[in-house]
Amino acid sequence: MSRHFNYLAIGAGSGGIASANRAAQRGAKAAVIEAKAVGGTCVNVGCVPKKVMWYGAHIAEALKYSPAYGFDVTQNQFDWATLVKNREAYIGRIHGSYQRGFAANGVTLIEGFARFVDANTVEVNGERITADHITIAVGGRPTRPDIPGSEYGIDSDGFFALTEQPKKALVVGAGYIAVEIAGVLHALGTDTHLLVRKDRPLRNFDSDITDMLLERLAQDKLQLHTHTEVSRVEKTTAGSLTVYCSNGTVFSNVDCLIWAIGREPATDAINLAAAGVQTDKQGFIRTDKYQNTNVKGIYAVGDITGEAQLTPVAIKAGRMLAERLFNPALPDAHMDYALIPTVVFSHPPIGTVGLTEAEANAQYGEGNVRVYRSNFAAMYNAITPHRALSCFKLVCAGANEKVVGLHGIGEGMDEVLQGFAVAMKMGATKADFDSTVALHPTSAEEFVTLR
Ligand SMILES: Cc1cc2nc3c(=O)[nH]c(=O)nc-3n(C[C@H](O)[C@H](O)[C@H](O)COP(=O)(O)OP(=O)(O)OC[C@H]3O[C@@H](n4cnc5c(N)ncnc54)[C@H](O)[C@@H]3O)c2cc1C
Ligand SMILES: NC(=O)c1ccc[n+]([C@@H]2O[C@H](COP(=O)([O-])OP(=O)(O)OC[C@H]3O[C@@H](n4cnc5c(N)ncnc54)[C@H](O)[C@@H]3O)[C@@H](O)[C@H]2O)c1
Repeated sequence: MSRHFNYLAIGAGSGGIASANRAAQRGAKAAVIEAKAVGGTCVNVGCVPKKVMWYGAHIAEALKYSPAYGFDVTQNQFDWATLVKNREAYIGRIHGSYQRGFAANGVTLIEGFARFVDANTVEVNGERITADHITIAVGGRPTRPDIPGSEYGIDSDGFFALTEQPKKALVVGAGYIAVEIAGVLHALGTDTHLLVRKDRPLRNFDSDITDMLLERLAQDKLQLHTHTEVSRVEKTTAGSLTVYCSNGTVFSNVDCLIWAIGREPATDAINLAAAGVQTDKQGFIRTDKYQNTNVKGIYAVGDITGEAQLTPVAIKAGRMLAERLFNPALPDAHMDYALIPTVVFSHPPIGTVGLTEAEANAQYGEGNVRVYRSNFAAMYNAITPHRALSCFKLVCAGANEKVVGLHGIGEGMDEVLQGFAVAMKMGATKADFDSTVALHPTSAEEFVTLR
């Protein structure tokens, strides 16, 4: 058996789905191959379940603030299983909407694991499928450390598979996933420890923002262990874990150890050699700005390219590629990787777009950079005994003070960021920000009233 398509995406995650749908909308006979669940990392073990858990944590925080707002709430218990059940039902509904989208657009979904046979052919479940254009959108998987006992830990996929709330959790890592998972567990009542190898998590973020993150973590009593690297893990006969660190720290009675130390590309098993597609040393498929690989007719989008590993980036790169291939009106369509906004769903969330202060100083020279910053107490918790500070910051460059970086940590920052990212994409200056009337009372107004 064999089938032929104009466009074939390997992997039905953010990038593969978006590109196949757009290709079909532009008249191509399109298909997408998926080995696991439709929606990929984002929908099944990433953004979506993470954000649901974050909302759960948000409600726990609101309950903490509720007495100051006059509520006399008796909280009997938090049922992890209920949250997980409702989260998974929601994900099930998203699967359904993807299936309906494929049907409406005429995209064929092929279930199975794809391997290249040659540059135009892949094999799935014994069937050979050929295509004029093939996009590799296979994403990545969590990395595990190569230390004794690492198998006793779980990763972010395992976190979303937990059916019971851990009592004592160690989260290892300093990136987005570590900060987000540790924050959720802590807010929901798990005895949570975040272990980082250096002096702080999110070290490539603007240091004023991470300073405030450290302050908020300390205020919330999330136990951060800096300069702490796990060297060995043992399992006791009772089933709990003992975690040994190279600085001598030992954690005992741990019932959940979570590795959040990065993600690696899933290119090793798809027989890239048969197609002649090259990877870098880590296995990422580097592309040009049009998502072209080194082989004509084979493209790569999303996490597998090693570019900003975010769902909207995979989606946009996929859609732009499909436009370029199948829309004669857009022969130059490509993803613009400049000024990508991103949010870390910490507590409170962090939002960032553009250059950090340090990056701006390096790029423009210190004398050409001006920074505006506000540390303020948001009204939401200012009336409670849990008064806490937010930090919003603008990094401006040049004589006209073009806004080249915008960073914030504070309640609502996740929703605040998008509109400001539009302004920056349009080249807004500090004067443009100042000429905009503030929205009061909000946290966002800080950005247009900075002195
Ligand atoms: C815990 C976590 C939280 C995250 N939170 C956010 C967030 O809040 N915001 C955000 O923007 N991003 C977030 N991300 C990142 C986001 O999920 C990824 O950037 C995005 O999913 C990448 O999309 P993709 O299409 O490149 O790959 P994926 O979504 O990983 O999809 C790849 C698909 O390919 C399939 N596949 C692999 N090999 C084959 C094969 N040989 N044959 C067939 N199918 C195959 C896989 O099963 C998978 O379904 C998060 C990631 C994680 C892990
Ligand atoms: N909110 C979001 O948009 C969001 C959320 C989650 C993930 N993501 C995406 O997924 C990507 C992967 O996230 P991530 O957090 O897994 O990776 P990451 O690359 O952001 O962070 C991994 C961290 O682990 C540390 N580390 C590496 N090896 C270690 C070891 N042996 N011991 C201790 N620490 C170690 C690294 O120093 C690094 O700080 C992110 O870069 C991001 O693009 C986005």
